Amino acid sequence: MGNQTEAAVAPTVAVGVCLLKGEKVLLGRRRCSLGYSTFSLPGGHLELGESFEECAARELKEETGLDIDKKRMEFLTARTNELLLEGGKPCQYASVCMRAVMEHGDGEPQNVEPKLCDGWDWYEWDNLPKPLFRPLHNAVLAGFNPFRA
Ligand SMILES: Nc1nc2c([nH]c(=O)n2[C@H]2C[C@H](O)[C@@H](COP(=O)(O)OP(=O)(O)OP(=O)(O)O)O2)c(=O)[nH]1
Repeated sequence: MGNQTEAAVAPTVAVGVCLLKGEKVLLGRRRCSLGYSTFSLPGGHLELGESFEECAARELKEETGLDIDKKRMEFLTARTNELLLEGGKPCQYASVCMRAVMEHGDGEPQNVEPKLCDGWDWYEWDNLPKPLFRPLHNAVLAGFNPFRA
């Protein structure tokens, strides 16, 4: 999660990571201006030369401290393409969703960036917290479910 002042004017590519543990998914409440106070998947911008899997693993590590190998990142069918206006200047994100399943020994997520996130917690998909970050909100409305995808 980052500072929206860095957002490009042109659309950018983002990756959201659905980290699953049993019946639950990991979400954190955002503290950055874009989507302030909404619940979001860990994720972020694709960097130059990076694969989607590398981006997912890197963002997860940066935001939660969890070391999940990029080989464990699976593609999900969901993708979003959102124009977000509330962060000070318009920005558009085309995003893909990846999934990883927690395994024994992975440890627990830490709030590595407390200025950007209130903390991480596990939520049942059928009982998600509100409000959700808009890209996730719209994906859910469209029927996205990382447990079935
Ligand atoms: N965290 C997250 N961001 C998403 C998702 N879908 C989506 O379009 N985005 C977009 C909007 C966010 O402002 C943008 C970057 O994510 P972020 O704001 O949480 O992450 P970040 O600044 O740490 O990214 P970065 O600069 O470190 O690359 O990605 C999603 O599911 N989760």
